[in-house]
Amino acid sequence: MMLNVQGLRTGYGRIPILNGISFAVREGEFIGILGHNGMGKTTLLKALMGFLPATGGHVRLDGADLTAAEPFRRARLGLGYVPQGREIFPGLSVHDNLRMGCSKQAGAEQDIIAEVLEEFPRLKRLLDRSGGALSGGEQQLLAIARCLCGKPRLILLDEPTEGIQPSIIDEIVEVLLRLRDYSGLTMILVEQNLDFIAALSKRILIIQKGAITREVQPGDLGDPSLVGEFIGITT
Ligand SMILES: Nc1ncnc2c1ncn2[C@@H]1O[C@H](COP(=O)(O)OP(=O)(O)OP(=O)(O)O)[C@@H](O)[C@H]1O
Repeated sequence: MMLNVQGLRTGYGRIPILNGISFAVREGEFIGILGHNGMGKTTLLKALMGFLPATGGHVRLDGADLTAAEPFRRARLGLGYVPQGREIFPGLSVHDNLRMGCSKQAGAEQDIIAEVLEEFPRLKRLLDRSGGALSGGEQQLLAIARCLCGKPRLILLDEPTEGIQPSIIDEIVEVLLRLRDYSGLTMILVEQNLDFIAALSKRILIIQKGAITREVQPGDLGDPSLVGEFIGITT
């Protein structure tokens, strides 16, 4: 297993949010984590990146225990993060946003950006525009592209469809499918958009109140009773 999470606990101050999360991800796998608002999806990704300290359990990457590792060390070992709300730099151009993502390999910056942009024709046309002047969907594409500039091996994606118009959601699906099928990248997607998560994930974990309660296959999400019972949202 590439990533092994065992009994992970964390929270904010003294408020526990993750109550012992366990799952494992194989290299090259695309897994979805589905849960509705407030179930702990963002908290889980922040804990995996080291932005929130674990209060219990373990996180192992390629067998190495990263439970107490600083975020920069996790990034150096290949963890990439596309945060909820994108967090691009609104005052910087698209090109400069991508340069910020390259900080690890300063020397090869232009080559890395050119290579990443091959997957993002829409961004190629927007390189001089400031990040803040992009649409939400374009910002999301930029956030994914910027993450790729850091040459991650495992990417954590936090609700990439949030607040984004359907036509560009389709484009995000296409980009992620190509990455899934041709790049060898490992990806963990947290979402509450059923169609999006089903289109991309090979298997789906359901998160409820800070715990993984069930694993389902993408096809199972067509069953409204299962969806209603385990996820608490209606299709
Ligand atoms: N900084 C914080 N301080 C205290 N509680 C927080 C903080 N951030 C989140 N929480 C709480 O932790 C719980 C889980 O939040 P989290 O953001 O992980 O959920 P989520 O599943 O990602 O939901 P959403 O889809 O709304 O982002 C919620 O009850 C939330 O109110």
